[in-house]
Amino acid sequence: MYEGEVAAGERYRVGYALQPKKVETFIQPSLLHHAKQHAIDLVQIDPSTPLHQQVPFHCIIHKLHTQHWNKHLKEFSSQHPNTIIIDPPELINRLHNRVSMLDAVTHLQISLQNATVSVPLQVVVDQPESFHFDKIEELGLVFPMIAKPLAADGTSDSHQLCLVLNREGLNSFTVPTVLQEFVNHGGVVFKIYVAGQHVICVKRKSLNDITEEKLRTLKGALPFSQVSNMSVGDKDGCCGVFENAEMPPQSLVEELARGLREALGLNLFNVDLIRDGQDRGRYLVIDINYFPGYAKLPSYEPFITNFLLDLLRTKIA
Ligand SMILES: Nc1ncnc2c1ncn2[C@@H]1O[C@H](COP(=O)(O)OP(=O)(O)OP(=O)(O)O)[C@@H](O)[C@H]1O
Ligand SMILES: O=P(O)(O)O[C@H]1[C@H](OP(=O)(O)O)[C@@H](OP(=O)(O)O)[C@@H](O)[C@@H](O)[C@@H]1OP(=O)(O)O
Ligand SMILES: [Mg+2]
Ligand SMILES: [Mg+2]
Repeated sequence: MYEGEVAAGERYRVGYALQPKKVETFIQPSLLHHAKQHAIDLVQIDPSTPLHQQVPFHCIIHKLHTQHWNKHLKEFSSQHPNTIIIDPPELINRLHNRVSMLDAVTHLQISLQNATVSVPLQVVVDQPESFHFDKIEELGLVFPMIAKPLAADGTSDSHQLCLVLNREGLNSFTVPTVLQEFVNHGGVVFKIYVAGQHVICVKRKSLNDITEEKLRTLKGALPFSQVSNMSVGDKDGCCGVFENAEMPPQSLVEELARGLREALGLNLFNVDLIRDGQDRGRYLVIDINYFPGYAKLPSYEPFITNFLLDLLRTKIA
């Protein structure tokens, strides 16, 4: 029997290579147990030991950011073509830049049930001295804007964002940065979690709307970080608004997930989607994350296990 093949009654070995913090949150005993009951043994990979010394693997899942790991994985994959690699590092890289991540959405052209999906207007600021306010105005960008580090590479710096409220605030961020249109969306972000063909959409707390009045009183820039990880009660007011926020149509969620999965060539990611408060048919993708926090989902254990089973049964059969 060649590596990768499984006979009736045998088990699948799935290796995972993750940072210690991710192992703690994602590899819960409940996931290990559920997978085990469905013939999958999740096995921790030591990235500092050659992979060929840790075989066999039917599949490898991973989220490590070093070039060394990517090289290691590529070499292993060429020598063990029957091991399924989820996902190829060169395709994951596209999500490590806030321009290329959203490019995939721009090409999708999703329009369903009177709703459209697009991305906010944005411009890259790469050198402070070349940065002219006129360039922003020409593009039609107006205050408030949101400044996001161009790199979305998993570092805590890459999550240091700021609201830019007026011209003064344009001096408050380091380059390279993406300056993005801030769209009022009622303080709710929809997070669409994708694992192959499996898709779940949940809502989370987001930044509150910036009213005309707030914009008149606030000046400069307001830094913030990872707001959607806050619990609903952490931000000012509007709990009822959050509870009552209508979910996007399921057909839109599924079409967006399918389209992005194909366009990106990836299996494990989530999409942050907001709905324009002024135009309820206008949805915008603001962020795409590789291998997000699936453990925050209800019943993430069958979600992940079923994804792995689909993959292993299809590719190995
Ligand atoms: N264009 C926008 N208009 C309005 N609000 C936005 C916009 N972009 C981002 N936000 C708000 O800022 C939050 C963080 O933005 P974003 O998701 O891009 O950052 P991130 O650091 O990549 O987050 P994550 O932890 O999801 O990776 C969003 O959840 C949303 O509340
Ligand atoms: O995987 P990491 O630990 O690094 O953290 C990811 C985090 O998942 P966690 O909940 O497991 O922390 C994700 O949360 P949700 O979107 O699911 O809310 C999201 O914030 C990603 O952007 C983070 O990835 P990064 O952008 O930093 O690479
Ligand atoms: Mg986000
Ligand atoms: Mg992100």
